[in-house]
Parts: sequence; structure tokens; C-alpha cells
Amino acid sequence: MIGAIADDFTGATDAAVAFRHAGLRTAILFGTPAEQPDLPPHDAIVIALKTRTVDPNLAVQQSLTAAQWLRARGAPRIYFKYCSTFDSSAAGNIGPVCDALAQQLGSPVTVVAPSAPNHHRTQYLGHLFVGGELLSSSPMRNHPLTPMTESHIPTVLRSQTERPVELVTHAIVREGRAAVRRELDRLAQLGVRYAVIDAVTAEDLDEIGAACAEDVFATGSAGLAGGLGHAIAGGARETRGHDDGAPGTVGEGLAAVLAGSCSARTLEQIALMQVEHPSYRLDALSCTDPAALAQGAVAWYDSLPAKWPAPLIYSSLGSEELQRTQQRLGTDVAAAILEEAMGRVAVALVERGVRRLVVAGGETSGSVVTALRIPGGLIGNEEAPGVPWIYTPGPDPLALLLKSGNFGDPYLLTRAIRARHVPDLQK
Ligand SMILES: Nc1ncnc2c1ncn2[C@@H]1O[C@H](COP(=O)(O)OP(=O)(O)O)[C@@H](O)[C@H]1O
Ligand SMILES: O=C(O)[C@@H](O)C(=O)COP(=O)(O)O
Repeated sequence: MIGAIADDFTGATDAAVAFRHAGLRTAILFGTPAEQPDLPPHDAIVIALKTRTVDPNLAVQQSLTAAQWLRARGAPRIYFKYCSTFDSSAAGNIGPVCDALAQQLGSPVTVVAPSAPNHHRTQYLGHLFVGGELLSSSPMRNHPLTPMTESHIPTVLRSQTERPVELVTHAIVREGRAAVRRELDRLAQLGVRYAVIDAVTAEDLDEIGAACAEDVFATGSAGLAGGLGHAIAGGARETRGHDDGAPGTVGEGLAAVLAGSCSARTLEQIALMQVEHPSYRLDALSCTDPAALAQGAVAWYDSLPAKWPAPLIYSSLGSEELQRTQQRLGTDVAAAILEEAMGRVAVALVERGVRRLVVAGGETSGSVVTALRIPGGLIGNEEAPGVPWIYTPGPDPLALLLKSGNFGDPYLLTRAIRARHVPDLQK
């Protein structure tokens, strides 16, 4: 069994998919449960937290609680899943959370591997690339909460921890799992506490996963989750795409899209969705009261003719307009207003019968799922790599698609809500 803690909700779904593709039966939980829930048989549990941008002390406390819960549930090893673009602020939270978990778990040296080649994030000589660009030149430099302006991951991590950090280069990874293991042991003996490891391909991550599969603690993106999953499952690469019987079809309920992501890919997806779908923008500059903002959006939803295509409610803005909002209201205040408003909108839409909810943005997904008090779900098929449908338990399930800001092709949102039952205006 492996227990994973993800620092945001879309990241948790990405990791859950990676475990599932490796052949592990995977359960996802939103937050650390207060009690022991009944879970279907599983080899991996992913706990989704919303700790990427909160105060570092809170992130540490929540991560430690999740790790304790997973250990008590029988997980001999813990994986901390953060973003493949190493999303963090100057204060953390990757460094502080890694420090606390490494100490709690007694990890001598901890692997740090942000690469996720299936999402085109690769690391070479410590430098993280997004597609063909360095992280610091990619759209991540304009992220509303965690702008990434340094691509050299050992440098980023050193700014967040006092523990010694060293790089394990791709040349060592290419030598294979035994060489990686030897290097980790050598670094541990030298007193190094974090080994930031290059990885360019999924095969690299399988070698790294095999090298650290017995470690009590490892960290990275969904990429290394896949590598560890393979090592634990003892499976071959062909197991990728294996279906463990989770539901594969999208529900039949009314659909809506909620977008709080301002990532470049989400903005493209929104523009394409607006061609055929009605949309409403939550504007924090015109109203700073989340309840009133949400009320305006819900009144608009209620005014839509019965058979209109699924609507979009969004707050997403391009970087210039976004900066204006952040300068006027403050970055954290603007985010808090819009996240609370989006959570309230989600609750109202579900009360009105919406049963398929597509949410764009990791923080936004965290707010929506928390507002809906959803404890966890079953992982279904992927609408895009790393973006699976999630089915909530109970007699009246919801189908959720939690989309990471930069994931999915430009038509993802449009495709996700275009299910068989959506009324066709042409008829
Ligand atoms: N118009 C806006 N002005 C200021 N902040 C915004 C605006 N729209 C969204 N945000 C905030 O930006 C953050 C986007 O983060 P997130 O939802 O994680 O998206 P992504 O997955 O793209 O990182 C959220 O906290 C959201 O509330
Ligand atoms: O690793 C990734 O890129 C994702 O799993 C992830 O964490 C995405 O975060 P958001 O872009 O904030 O949704």
C-alpha cells in the first residue's frame, strides 16, 4: 500500500490516475477523514489537501495529520505530490512540508522529482522545462498565486529549506535503478537530505521509482507517482491504461463548468467554450462580497432558457487584467473572494439539479469540492491525460471533472460537457 498526500485537488486526481495506470487500485479522499471510511479494496490512497498556497504552518500541520492517518491505515510509505511545475511561493510550501514529513517519517534522504513527461514537464541538470521552454519563460511566470520565475529546482528548494539539497543528474539516472540507489545512499551518508533528480522520460521515472520504492518517503509530481506505482505493482509498462472497473461513462445529469483558473490553457478552453455556450463572469472588482457575487451568478443561471447548452461561470482573466484586480484588492483577498463565491455557486447549482460539474483550477477545485462537502470518490476514465472523471459515493452521485489549469487540449471543456443527453438546440 502507498499513501499519497497531494497539495491540491487537481494534483490529487493526477496522482490517482498515475497510480491507477500503474495497476494500483486507488481511492481518493478529499481532506483527511475524521473517521475510518469504508473504502473499496485498494493499493493506494490519495488524500487531496488544499495546502499549496495556505500559510506554511497550516500546510505542515495538515500534511502531518494526513500522513499520520495514512500510516495508521497501514501505508508503510508516503508520497508527497506537488505540481510538476513545482508551484510554490517564496515561503513554500514544498520545502516546509517536505521538512516536516521527512522528520516525522525518519527519511534519511528524500527524492524530489517534479518531472512529468506525459504532461511535457521534464528536468535536465536541475532545470525544469515546460514543453520546449524553461519553467521561468513558460506561462507559469504569470501564475496568479505561485508565479515561477526560477527554473533551477535545487535553487528553488534551497530557498525553502535549510536542509542540504543536491542534484542527481540524468547521467546517473540513465545508468539505471542500482546506480540511482547507490547515489542516494552516498548522498545520505554525506548528510544531504534532498536529492533533486533529473528525469526526461517515463522510463527514467520508472528507474527512479524502483530505486526509492522501499523508501519511507518520496516526493514529486504524478510522474514519479507512476514510477513508484510500477515498482509497487511489479507491473510492466503495458499495464498503463488498465481499467480497474471504475465507472467509465459520464452521468446523465445537467452539466456546468466553473472556472477560476487563469492559466493559459484554461483561457483558450474558455474562449472555445464561449462560442456555443452561455457564460457569466464573476467580477471581484465590481463586488467584493462573495455571497452577493455568487447570488448574481445564480440569478443569471436561473434566467437561462430551460434547454440551453451547459453554461460556464468563470472568473478567469488574462495576465494584465488579473494584475489590475490583484493590485486593487490584494492577491490573497481577490483569490479568497472568488474561491468562496465559486464554492457558493457550486452548492446552488447542485441544489438546482446539476450533476456533472467541470471545474477548472486546482485551488478553485479545492474550494468547490470543500463547499460541496464531498468526502471522496471513485476514479473513472480520463477526459484528458491526468484529468479523470470522479464519481461521488451515495445514491445520487455527482460526476466531477477537476481540471488542472494547464491540462487538457483546447476543446476539453466543450467536450467534457457535451454528453449524449445535453439538449440539442437545433432540434
Ligand atoms: N479575476 C481574478 N482575479 C484575481 N484572482 C483570481 C481571478 N480569477 C481567479 N483568481 C484566483 O486565481 C487562483 C487560480 O488558481 P487555480 O484555481 O489553482 O488555477 P490553476 O489550476 O490554473 O493554478 C484562484 O485562487 C482563483 O480564485
Ligand atoms: O502536476 C501537475 O501539473 C498537476 O497535477 C497539478 O498539480 C496542477 O495544479 P494546478 O495547475 O494548480 O491545477
